[in-house]
Amino acid sequence: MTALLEVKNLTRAFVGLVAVNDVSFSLQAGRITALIGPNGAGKTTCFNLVAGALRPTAGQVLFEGRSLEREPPEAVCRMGIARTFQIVRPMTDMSVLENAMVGAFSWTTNVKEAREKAYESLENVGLAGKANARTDQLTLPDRKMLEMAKALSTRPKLLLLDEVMAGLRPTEAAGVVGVLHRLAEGGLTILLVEHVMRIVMEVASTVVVLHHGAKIAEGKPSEVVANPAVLESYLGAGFHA
Ligand SMILES: Nc1ncnc2c1ncn2[C@@H]1O[C@H](COP(=O)(O)OP(=O)(O)OP(=O)(O)O)[C@@H](O)[C@H]1O
Repeated sequence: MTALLEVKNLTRAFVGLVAVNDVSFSLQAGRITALIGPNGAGKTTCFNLVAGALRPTAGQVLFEGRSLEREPPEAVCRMGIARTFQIVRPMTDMSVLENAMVGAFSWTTNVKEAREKAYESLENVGLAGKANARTDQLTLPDRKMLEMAKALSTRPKLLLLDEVMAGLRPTEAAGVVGVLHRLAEGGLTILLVEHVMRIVMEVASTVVVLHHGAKIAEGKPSEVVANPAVLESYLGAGFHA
């Protein structure tokens, strides 16, 4: 199976703390992988290293075999990696469609082309019917979908999603899970940071677990939730399954 992204011995130290410590994993093309772990485990730092927002202290990130850990975020985006942020901030003086077009301007200056791509991205997340709406009229789930459409407009091969389900009701989260499955069926590779285990079980084919910056487990969701080291990391020392 082809690995689209390979993270090799990735390490990031801050003063007095190693936030990501010698972590290695790979992402298979067209699969959904979840990065999980208790608070402070190093998930966001790992994410930022892959997205080019942080430089590693050591280790490598290879995307389609090309080293990207020294590339700036805009170059990483042009290589085919897009991300969403946990806090959604649409531009409120622009329509939904215009917001989604912003992503397309990373690869084209042609407004018609950008509009077409943005509309397609909105269709992919089920938001095309609200293309002309103002963003302040959107519900939270719709704002999350717009964030995803913006990322899709950059034409990514890999989509990084940071807690995209946070704050959503179970029925709303189920809608997002459906969108993610459709995108993966279309060939998109997805890496998501997610706290809610039930969602991880539904959406991911592989789970990577971090604890105190180190990878403590990797495997299918059903394997990972039964792993004693994972249970202990979430529930504290002394827990026995
Ligand atoms: N810029 C920074 N400077 C110093 N320490 C940092 C910095 N960024 C993160 N850390 C520390 O690195 C560790 C890992 O943080 P990180 O945000 O990656 O964890 P996380 O798994 O995403 O946590 P959460 O689930 O709470 O968002 C934490 O102890 C955090 O305080």
